[in-house]
Amino acid sequence: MSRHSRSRRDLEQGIESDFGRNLSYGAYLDLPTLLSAQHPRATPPQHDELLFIIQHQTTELWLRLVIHELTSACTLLGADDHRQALKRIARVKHIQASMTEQWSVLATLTPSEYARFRAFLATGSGFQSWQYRAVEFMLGNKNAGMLPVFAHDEEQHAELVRLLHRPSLYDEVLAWLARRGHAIPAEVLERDVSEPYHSHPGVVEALGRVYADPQRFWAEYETAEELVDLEDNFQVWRFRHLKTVERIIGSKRGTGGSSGTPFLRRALDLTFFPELYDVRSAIQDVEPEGYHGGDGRG
Ligand code: HEM
Ligand SMILES: N[C@@H](CC(=O)c1ccccc1NC=O)C(=O)O
Repeated sequence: MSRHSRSRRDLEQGIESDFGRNLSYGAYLDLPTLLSAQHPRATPPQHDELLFIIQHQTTELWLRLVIHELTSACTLLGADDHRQALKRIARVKHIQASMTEQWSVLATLTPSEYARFRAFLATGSGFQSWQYRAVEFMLGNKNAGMLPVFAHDEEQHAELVRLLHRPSLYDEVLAWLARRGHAIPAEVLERDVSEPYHSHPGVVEALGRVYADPQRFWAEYETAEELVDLEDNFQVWRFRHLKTVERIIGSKRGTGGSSGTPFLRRALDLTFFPELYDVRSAIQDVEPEGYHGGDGRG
């Protein structure tokens, strides 16, 4: 018989166990705080409320990291370090994938189970997620109308006002393109960044030149496509939220006071980076060699 048992792993000599003085796992991560922050409210207690709380808390933790990475991406772009900025964006894309995948856990909550504790949420709603709104602002979906929801918390409100008036990731990319010699119109570069961004034909033209010659403008082309990935991922998250909400509350109104799914559906029409989509329609299809016109019907 082998000396090594397959039923029990022997511990090694060096394994630390004196955490009276040494830093432990739980102390480093402040797990006592993290794991004492779940406070179900339903009476009598409902088994599924813990799932609901943890789904939101994990999302908020990931949003915290997204804000950290996007803040850094903006600073790096401002310093013309697009390579490092793209590293940040690559990480955000993986976080988004994880956040989107996580909807399947909440989708195990049936309408009957949710109905047993929904009333205890009162007027609470994800609409009041400060970090979610911060990410939307950082990506460029500026909307001062979102601020009153945060008026009860001076610090959060002030931070959102600050982000509203700061250039978004897209503003930083457009300024970076201009510094690299691309013809970004001055009125775009000097715009009031607290206002919603609208597509500008001059930016579509500038991007058209990038997309017409990716080899020549590889850095610009790659950066642009990374932004499209970010927006695509964001929309998939919104879509999965909408579909999860549909299967759990149907066409009920939201606890935040909105119409519910019609309100959420309208967010799917939004775009952070309008010209990156407009440019796609402007790209000429390449004709096959030896092609002499015709309507394609032979
Ligand atoms: C049972 C699960 C859920 C239901 C039924 C639900 C329902 C809704 C509804 C109806 C709204 C519209 C605002 C309102 O009137 O309340 C909303 C907004 C929102 N929810 Fe949820 N939600 C659920 C889970 C989540 C989770 C897990 C998150 C993650 C943090 C989340 C984040 C948000 C955000 C960020 C908004 C604002 C969206 C926007 O402004 O477009 N929701 N939710
Ligand atoms: N708006 C949801 C309630 C809800 O989902 C919620 C309530 C409190 C804290 C976070 C929530 N999540 C997302 O909106 C509803 O209408 O059922």
